[in-house]
Amino acid sequence: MNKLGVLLLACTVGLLALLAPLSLSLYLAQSQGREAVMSSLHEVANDVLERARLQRAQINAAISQLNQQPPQAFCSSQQLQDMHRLVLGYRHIVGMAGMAGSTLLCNTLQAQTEPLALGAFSGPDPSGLRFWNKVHLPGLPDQVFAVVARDNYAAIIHPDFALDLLNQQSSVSSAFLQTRLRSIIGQRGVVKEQWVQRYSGDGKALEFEDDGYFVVIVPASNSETAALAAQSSSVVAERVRRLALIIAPLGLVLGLLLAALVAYLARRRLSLKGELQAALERDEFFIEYQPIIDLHNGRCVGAEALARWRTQGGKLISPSVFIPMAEANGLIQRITARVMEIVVRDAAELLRADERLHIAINLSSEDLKTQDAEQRLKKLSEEAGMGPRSLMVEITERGLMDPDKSRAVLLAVRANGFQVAIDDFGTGHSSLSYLATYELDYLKIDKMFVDTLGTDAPTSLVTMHIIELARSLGLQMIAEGVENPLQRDILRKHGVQYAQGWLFGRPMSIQQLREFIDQHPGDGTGDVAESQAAGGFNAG
Ligand SMILES: Nc1nc2c(ncn2[C@@H]2O[C@@H]3COP(=O)(O)O[C@H]4[C@@H](O)[C@H](n5cnc6c(=O)[nH]c(N)nc65)O[C@@H]4COP(=O)(O)O[C@H]3[C@H]2O)c(=O)[nH]1
Repeated sequence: MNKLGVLLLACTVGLLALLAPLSLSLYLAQSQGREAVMSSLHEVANDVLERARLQRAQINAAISQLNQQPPQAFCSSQQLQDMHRLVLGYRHIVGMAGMAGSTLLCNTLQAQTEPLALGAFSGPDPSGLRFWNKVHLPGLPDQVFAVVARDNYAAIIHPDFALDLLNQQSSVSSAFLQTRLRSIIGQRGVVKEQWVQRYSGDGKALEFEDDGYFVVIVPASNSETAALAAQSSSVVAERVRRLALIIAPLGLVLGLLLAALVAYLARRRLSLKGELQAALERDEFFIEYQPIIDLHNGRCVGAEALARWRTQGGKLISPSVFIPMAEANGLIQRITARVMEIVVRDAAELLRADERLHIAINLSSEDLKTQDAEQRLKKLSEEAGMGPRSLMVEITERGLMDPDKSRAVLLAVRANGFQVAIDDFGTGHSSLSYLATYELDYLKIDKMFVDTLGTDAPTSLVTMHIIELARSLGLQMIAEGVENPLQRDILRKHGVQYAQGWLFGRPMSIQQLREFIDQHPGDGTGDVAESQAAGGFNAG
């Protein structure tokens, strides 16, 4: 990705990081606010129903008591006195009355001189109660009552009793409804007719938003009544606003932090690429060579060239870091070219002197997309007067991702007489079938598999399969990362020809390699003196 691309990406990610937490938290605040309001409205409606249920239970009990009293003159002063005493025992009843159908004949709240026709009633409910709302008793003009009758008696109650909830917030309206008639029996606060009309009477609770209010209607289970509770949605809006005031700065800080992180990473990425470019220009790369040993006679047959980068400040950067970076930034071909030049400069004399020696150079996937690397290798080796067998190329499975191009390049490499090894085999996704379609000379057994030798790890069997596979394809084998004599012995026993690893020698300078080669001419016994090569990148 180029500089502009990285900057644009950083800005976009930064902006997203800024907006995402903010909008998400606002959305959550909104939906949680709505849920919280609806649930508190359900609570209010259920409280109303509970109070109404209690009140009806008291009315039924009071009327039953009157029915059970010994016969006496109806509406006599004795009976009114008895009724009065009864009222004192029921907190939710303000008075009792004697009835004849829909006519109130006497009551305990006043000395009634004439019968009072109450008119049409609602009910009866399942317990036989009939209801009259908004009843005015003569002599008590300022008060409105509800009358609830059964048989020849009635209780006089405050219609709003069920609505007088303890701890009710003033912003919550409530109403007690007659569902069949869709009428309001009593109400507190704003209750709109249209809300009552929306209730279908199907016995299910209903919640909705209307005209700037959240509304909940909950029916009573055993009567034709329901409770309604409502609250202005501005309360939720206020809650969301307050939450937003807390969350917005947090989202802003989080977003800025994320944006700063993105900017930092982008800058680093840009600067690492720049540094890599400058390193090529300043010639900060050098090579270390890791000896490769013939397992049957201990002779050093050559080495693998491993690139090293020492920065201007003297810091050594691992190829595991800068090779992928170079691959990602289109610089790997320049690095490969540089490695080839250094190898030829370092080792031409050595290789010319002993044609049995070879140096292996790693190619990356980009190097297999064009003929450049192959041409350069040919030109450099010819100019240096080296035989082609002095150089070998190592390719990884990843390098073969574009099979048509890589196959053509590798054919050309081999046609020039260079040898080809497949590296890191078994660590990718390739299979036996694809391996057979390439012309190869060596298979390098990855350290990952060598590590399992002599252990109980199930993958040690895989190592044996890889050895079998190489043998069946007629490939020679080089085991990587051999660290102990047991691994060496097992490999040798299974016919692996070559090995490299810390057991024999760590990556070293060309001078050290020359000495190493002199010290390992091969004595025919196959026993290799374990070496602790001084220095080297991996020497620690
Ligand atoms: N623990 C342990 N490690 C051992 C042992 N023997 C060898 N090694 C390390 O294993 C790596 C072997 O190289 P590789 O598989 O080609 O893996 C190489 C290769 O894929 C890549 N690389 C190095 N130089 C070049 C280059 O010039 N071009 C390209 N394209 N890739 C390179 O970087 C990778 C890492 O290289 P290094 O860090 O030098 O690490 C090297 C080597 O130092 C051992 O006994 N024990």
